[in-house]
Amino acid sequence: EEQEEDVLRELRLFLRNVTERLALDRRFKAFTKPVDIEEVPDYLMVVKRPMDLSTLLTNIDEQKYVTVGEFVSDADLVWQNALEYNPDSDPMDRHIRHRACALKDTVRAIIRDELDEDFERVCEDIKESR
Ligand SMILES: O=C(C1CCC1)N1C[C@@H]2C[C@H]3C[C@@H](O)[C@@H](O)[C@]2(C1)O3
Repeated sequence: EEQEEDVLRELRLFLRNVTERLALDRRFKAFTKPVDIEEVPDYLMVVKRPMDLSTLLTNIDEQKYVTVGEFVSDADLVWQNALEYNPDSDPMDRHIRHRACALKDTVRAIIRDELDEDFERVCEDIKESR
């Protein structure tokens, strides 16, 4: 339906805007590109579902997300993976975990402040109808 495609287009615009703002934040530089598997050969033994901000943008453009909730589930992988792969007490790991926690809190704050619950309900109704 035309109205449904209008809603999903608005969803993509919102999700691109959120993701681009995260990618511009200097705290989140390490999250902007996939972890380099050649640089970190054991990464896929630890992290089963890699995710990063550039891949979120590609997913948005490939129309992978029909609700904000589906997007947030993938966005959560970015900081969850960082906490999982960098658990040690050394300063580098602690620095990465601090930024991972900042990413978690920032995503939640943006969604709380900027997502209209009625809009998300319309997206969820479209998802259930498909
Ligand atoms: O988890 C990550 C990224 C940080 C947030 C995502 N990496 C795993 C490696 C461990 C640590 C130091 C470097 O070896 C660098 O390659 C990585 C990249 O950071």
